[in-house]
Amino acid sequence: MRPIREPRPHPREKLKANLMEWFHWLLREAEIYDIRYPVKGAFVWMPYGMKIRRNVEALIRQLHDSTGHQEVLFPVFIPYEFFSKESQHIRGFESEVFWVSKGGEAGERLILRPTSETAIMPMFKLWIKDHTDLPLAVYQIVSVFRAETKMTNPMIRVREISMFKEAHTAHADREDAERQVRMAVEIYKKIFDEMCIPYLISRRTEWDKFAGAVYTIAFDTILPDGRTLQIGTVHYLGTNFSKVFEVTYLKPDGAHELVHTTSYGISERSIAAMLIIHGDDAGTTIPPKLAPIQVVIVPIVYGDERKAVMDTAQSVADKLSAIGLRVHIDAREDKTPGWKFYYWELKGVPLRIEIGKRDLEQRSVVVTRRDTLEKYSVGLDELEEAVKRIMEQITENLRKTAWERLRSSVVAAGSIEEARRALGEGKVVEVPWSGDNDCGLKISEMLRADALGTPMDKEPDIGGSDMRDLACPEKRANY
Ligand SMILES: Nc1ncnc2c1ncn2[C@@H]1O[C@H](COS(=O)(=O)NC(=O)[C@@H](N)CS)[C@@H](O)[C@H]1O
Repeated sequence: MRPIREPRPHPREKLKANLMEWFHWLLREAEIYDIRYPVKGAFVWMPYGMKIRRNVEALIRQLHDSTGHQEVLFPVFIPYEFFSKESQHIRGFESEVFWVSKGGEAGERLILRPTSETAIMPMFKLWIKDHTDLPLAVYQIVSVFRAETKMTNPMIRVREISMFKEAHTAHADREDAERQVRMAVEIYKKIFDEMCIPYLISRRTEWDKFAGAVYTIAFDTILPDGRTLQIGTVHYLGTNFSKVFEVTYLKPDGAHELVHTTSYGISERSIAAMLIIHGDDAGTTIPPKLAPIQVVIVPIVYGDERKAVMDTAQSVADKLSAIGLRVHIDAREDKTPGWKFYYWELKGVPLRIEIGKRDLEQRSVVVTRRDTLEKYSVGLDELEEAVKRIMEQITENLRKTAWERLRSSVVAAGSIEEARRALGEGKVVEVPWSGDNDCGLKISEMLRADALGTPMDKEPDIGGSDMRDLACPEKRANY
């Protein structure tokens, strides 16, 4: 099927000139999210945004429910005495917790969960008796609360994280816990692949891992302004939490053993990444699988043929709904077609169908893709097949374009000088690193850049080389 108009995507100049200004414009103008709520770091999900969020939650639930996870719901309150049991955890979160100032039992101090390891473990202790109770995998999608000390940013860095999916699992030993870690990484790859978000997977450095973890594996994407954004994390917690909460299980040989636990989280920040990465100066493109409206029909009506056009629009809508597509006819009489094109492109609807008098005569319609703006003339009797095929092409194109941009944002550097130049160009730089902490910190300081960690798709060159011109203290592998 040859397009009747060649690809001519919208520019991304405004988006590149000031990414956050563009993002807040999108959230407001596309009626996704209202950032005017009068509490710092807390924001309102509007109806259209809620529909996007529900599609993302459905994807997250489907991928967790189909891999042995059970959905649960824990209280938001955590007794401070539980929260403060694990020393690294408390050190990492103490400054960020919200306290309940009234309402706890006399003398009992309650906090609002910033994450739920210390709420879950006391119940795991009651639920887990012997090895037949393992592995145990639960998750919840809830609000968690972090009095972020850094600048808050709508949907990206909020103080009420209201779409926080946290999974918590318990295992008989490290080997089984690390099997779960690998499964969690695969689940996150699938989630981000469906959202057409590209990612780097790194094992975080020792100094940047989750408070209380043995190690942290993080998914980072790269935004159009070159900054990286952590969009998901998987933690192997070892026995750090089970030890202080005394969560043990009875082994077949009669001995009691501490369980090994993991936790992994994703939040509404992933939706922000999806909206931004597929954004342009006219709005954004929502990947079809997650779009609240996948096809919008705009009738082009002048004068007396309104009824004929509207009847055809309705029959087209019925045919596409019948194959499971989410379709909407914009029949507003007080808006021009051009106004409607602008409105739905802003909201990221992946496909638009225009139906006018001329189309009736030719028994065809004009289909426009939101990502490339290519137009196709499609016969009414081949519509379903054509629309499905174009939808797949849009998904593929969004994913491919985003991955190409990410790959072109990462460069290798063998020396401090090369790394400095690449960072100056807004790139993410891969440098050889022996894995030695002091050395890593020194590289980070010298380059004034945060370390993402060791790429997971490459074996860490433990004890290997550092950058040529970097005098490092004695080398020691610290994995
Ligand atoms: N203030 C925030 N606003 C929005 N999303 C956030 C915020 N803080 C963290 N996130 C997202 O939530 C994910 C999980 O958070 S976390 O702290 O890394 N990990 C945990 O809390 C673990 N208990 C796993 S659930 C992060 O990867 C990040 O994408």
